[in-house]
Amino acid sequence: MSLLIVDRLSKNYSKSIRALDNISFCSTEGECIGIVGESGSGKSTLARVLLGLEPYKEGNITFDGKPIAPKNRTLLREYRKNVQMIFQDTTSTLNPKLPIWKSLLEPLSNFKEISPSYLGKEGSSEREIAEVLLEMVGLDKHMVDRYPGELSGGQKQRVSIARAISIEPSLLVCDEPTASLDVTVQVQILHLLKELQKKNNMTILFISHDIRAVTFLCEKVIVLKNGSIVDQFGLEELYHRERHPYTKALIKAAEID
Ligand SMILES: Nc1ncnc2c1ncn2[C@@H]1O[C@H](COP(=O)(O)OP(=O)(O)OP(=O)(O)O)[C@@H](O)[C@H]1O
Repeated sequence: MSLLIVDRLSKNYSKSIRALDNISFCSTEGECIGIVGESGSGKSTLARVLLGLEPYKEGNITFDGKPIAPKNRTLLREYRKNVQMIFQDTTSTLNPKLPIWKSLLEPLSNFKEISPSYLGKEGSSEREIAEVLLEMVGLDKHMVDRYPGELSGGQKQRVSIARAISIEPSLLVCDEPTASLDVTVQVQILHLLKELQKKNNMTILFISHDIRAVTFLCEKVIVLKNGSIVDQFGLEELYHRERHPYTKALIKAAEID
């Protein structure tokens, strides 16, 4: 059964700016979908709409059979228990004044009713929970007392990932999570996401301008151009002749052909 269904979604910022135009796709549980496109193609708008951060007037989005309705606070809160996000810019997502352990625990303190499976039956202290989370993303547990400014870009992104998976979401939306990292660190983060996705059976929506990253991680690829889907295919069809010329150009530019 489909977990996320996006049906004829369109969004205008003004009469002349149509950021999304008639977008339709769906994803099943545990699937990793890549959304690739150049700057201005509508990727971040799509991410924000899917997270319920921005309203939309045209089309429908349902998650697990229920509509994503930004104005309905009850529905939105229920949805947010199942969806988490990771962004490119960790400096704006991790509060520089908070030690890492406090940032890590934000989602769990918002949703106290969630009891994650990675914790034992006996009560753990907040610090112990943070340590477990750090270890889940390959960081030393002693980092709990550090501040974001004392971590590298890759370490900060790992902390963001740990925080996102803390409530064991069924959907993780990643908006350019590797864009500001060195190439070797990018690869490590992609490997980490792949490992966590398999382990937790999460659906990942991976948004990137980098078709290499998308094809490494995702089994389904959606190509966005000027707010429209111009191509949509399974990874095994990447080199098929019927690929859209724009997809072919992205592949050529990335030199993965
Ligand atoms: N808040 C906004 N108000 C008005 N126009 C916007 C707003 N946000 C985005 N846009 C416009 O919508 C279109 C899609 O932008 P969006 O940021 O979604 O693209 P993107 O693919 O994520 O680009 P980038 O990779 O550069 O962030 C662009 O034409 C952009 O200028």
